[in-house]
Amino acid sequence: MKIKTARVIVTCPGRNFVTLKIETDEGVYGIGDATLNGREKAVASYLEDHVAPILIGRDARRIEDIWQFLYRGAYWRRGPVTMTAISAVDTALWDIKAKAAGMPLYQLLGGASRDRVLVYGHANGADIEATVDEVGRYMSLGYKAIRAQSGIPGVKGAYGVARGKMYYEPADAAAPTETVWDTTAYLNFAPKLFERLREAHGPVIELLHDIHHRLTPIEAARLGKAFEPFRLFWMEDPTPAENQEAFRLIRQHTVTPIALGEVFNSIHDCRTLLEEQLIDYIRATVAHAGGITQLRRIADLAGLYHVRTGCHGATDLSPVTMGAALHFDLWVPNFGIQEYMMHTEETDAVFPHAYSFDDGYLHPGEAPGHGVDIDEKRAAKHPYDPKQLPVARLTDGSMWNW
Ligand SMILES: O=C(O)[C@@H](O)[C@@H](O)[C@H](O)[C@H](O)CO
Ligand SMILES: [Mg+2]
Repeated sequence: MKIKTARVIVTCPGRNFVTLKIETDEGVYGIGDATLNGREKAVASYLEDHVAPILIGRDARRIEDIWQFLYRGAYWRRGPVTMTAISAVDTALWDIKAKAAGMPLYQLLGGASRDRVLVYGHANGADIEATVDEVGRYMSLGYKAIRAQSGIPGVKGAYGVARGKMYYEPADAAAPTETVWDTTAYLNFAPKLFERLREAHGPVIELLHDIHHRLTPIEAARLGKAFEPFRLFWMEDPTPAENQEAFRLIRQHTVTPIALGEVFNSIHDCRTLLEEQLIDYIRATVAHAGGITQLRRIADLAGLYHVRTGCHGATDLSPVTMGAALHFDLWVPNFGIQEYMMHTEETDAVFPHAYSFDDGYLHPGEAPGHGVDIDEKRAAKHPYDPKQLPVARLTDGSMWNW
């Protein structure tokens, strides 16, 4: 089964997505997500200019060999652009292999380890009471786990709060929107949000929170401690993770579980974190962490250290990633939770998919492959629209981590 064509499709049904479609000489095709929010064209070029020409004629069944060929063969290993491109190829090839076998991808991975996939939704509000109401609304929709983010008094453009729309879409302008970050205001505020959420919604609902890399390790340790009475499912990305050892300090001070890794693209990004049991959930996902091939290695390493998966699933990952991730989630033995932000109707129309939501859980469906397709005619109606992620500055004007 030889690769005949490898084409990149860039479309913007409300937000930008980059998709790789690989066709074989036997008529079976597969698709992979190559979206890197705010840097889409870099991956599109990497694939079109450097990867597609060297894929033609290769045996599509040799997924592992093609992964190694692209990883070792680039010489310049790792990095988000390279690894997103490799992820797209890998996802498309797994799609092809499962379609050729006439099986849903999870069967090929080893079969279902559970009946359905627990997901968490995103509730956010301009202030505490609006966030309390939003969490209540998600509960009434059946969600068992909910991420809560709130506007902070005196902080302009706090992370995770939608501007009047249902979906939080941070990449909102061709030049980055400048937001202001006030650590003191946040640290004083965040425990109050969770105290009020527990008071309003009781002890059972799982509550999650994303700090989005904003704190220093010692600040994160203090916040984790302050959160303890409110039993969070996790606090996410408390501090940037280039320095994996920094998490030792956070770990010494708090039992609030830690989730990390949506920006990771390599197993090496999380080796110390896993081996020293410095985190509880690993958020690497199919689109940015080397596809199914590397993600299952990361999950296996994590499993040795009681770390469970919590794949990234924001709307800047296309339905193709969501579909592939759900097959992975249904199989992976040390599954924890899956992030789920609904895509818009326009996006769902461009990417018809077999997965479905019911009562707080998702299921990938039984269609052969990963169960997600692309409607190229519809995709062509939505041209690329340049958008970048915001940046953050401290109150004195210094650049900070968005
Ligand atoms: O946990 C999350 O979903 C976020 O951290 C993401 O929405 C992140 O901000 C985006 O993926 C950035 O593109
Ligand atoms: Mg996050």
